[in-house]
Amino acid sequence: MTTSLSNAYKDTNIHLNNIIPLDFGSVLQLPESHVWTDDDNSGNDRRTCLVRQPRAEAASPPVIDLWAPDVVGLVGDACRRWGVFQVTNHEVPQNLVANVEAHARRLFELPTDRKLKALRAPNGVTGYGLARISPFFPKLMWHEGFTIMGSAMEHAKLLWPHHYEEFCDAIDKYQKKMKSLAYNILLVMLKALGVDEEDHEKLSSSFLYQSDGALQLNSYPSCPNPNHAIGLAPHTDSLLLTILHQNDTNGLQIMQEGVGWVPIRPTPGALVVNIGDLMHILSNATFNNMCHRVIPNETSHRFSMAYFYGPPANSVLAPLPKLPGPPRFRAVTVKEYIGLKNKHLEKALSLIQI
Ligand SMILES: C=C1C[C@]23C[C@@]1(O)CC[C@H]2[C@@]12CCC[C@@](C)(C(=O)O1)[C@H]2[C@@H]3C(=O)O
Ligand SMILES: O=C(O)CCC(=O)C(=O)O
Ligand SMILES: [Fe+2]
Repeated sequence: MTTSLSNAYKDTNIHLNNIIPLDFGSVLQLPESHVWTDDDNSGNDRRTCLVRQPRAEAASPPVIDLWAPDVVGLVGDACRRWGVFQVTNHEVPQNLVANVEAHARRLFELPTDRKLKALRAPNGVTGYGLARISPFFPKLMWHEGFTIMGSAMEHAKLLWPHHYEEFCDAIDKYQKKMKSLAYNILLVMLKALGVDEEDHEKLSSSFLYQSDGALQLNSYPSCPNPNHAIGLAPHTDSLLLTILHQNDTNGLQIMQEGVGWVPIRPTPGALVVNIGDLMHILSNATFNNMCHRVIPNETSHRFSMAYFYGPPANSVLAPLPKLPGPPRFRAVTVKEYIGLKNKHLEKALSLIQI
């Protein structure tokens, strides 16, 4: 019997309800609560939040056509070298993506008191609020988010008592498309790790194929002093993989060891795919769970939609037995790992290292 992924996040009460996102529309000056200095980098020793000059001249992660004949090799190389790539030919209709983005805009444009009605419950997953990583940082982020795991109905009714259905329909359609795309990308990644079709049956980790997801709508309004603000602080995503749509406003950057912050520029029609901690574990640290952040800008409003894909909460994860070399991590359940991440953020992985 599997326990749904939402269960992994349920008992991880992260006390975010006493801090609520700012009413961004009404601020002309960056409030002290949102002014970051270089000291506000607690818990993130290998990266500096406030370093601003992205390495525009540096090489960029590849854009991969999912129908390319050598897709397995291309995806494998990108996962090892970068931990992130963009995909085209993904078969997610552009009008669906645009429709969900339009709904996200409508949601974040609502008056603050309306959004607060749909606040995420302290031990829940769905709802409006701050990023879950917020408690690890002394300053607040120039960001508001809305997370959906399963149905959005209950929360959407609080936002639009009479017109919630279009939002829910669009979200359901998008989640279905994302789930099937994530499954296909997972198969390609597993192939790149040497797991072939015959292995699927025997694979003790067949729970991988029962993975599910959560959708996070992100809003980063234009910011009066972007040099001292952070949209989303540096972090790695926890699950297997994330599929992200970004509007045409820059801001997403990845940390490349020895290089610095590298921008992931919006590519029309492409979706960004990145490796999360659980895939890093499964691949015995050969796939890079890259650290990323978002920086705001003075003139335009960034929106993104991130779909996080991971196995049921009670699944046991360990490096795939087929991989060469000794295992670098001990076995861990998804729920245990999320618990560690919620307590220790980036140090979670080192706690399960062998
Ligand atoms: C399924 C999820 C992944 C996520 C927590 C969440 O419940 C929904 C939000 C996700 C997010 C987005 C910002 C970074 C992150 C680490 C966080 O705090 O919330 C991720 C979470 C994650 O990857 O565990
Ligand atoms: O907005 C973005 O580009 C990044 C979002 C993100 O990293 C996340 O939601 O985990
Ligand atoms: Fe992320």
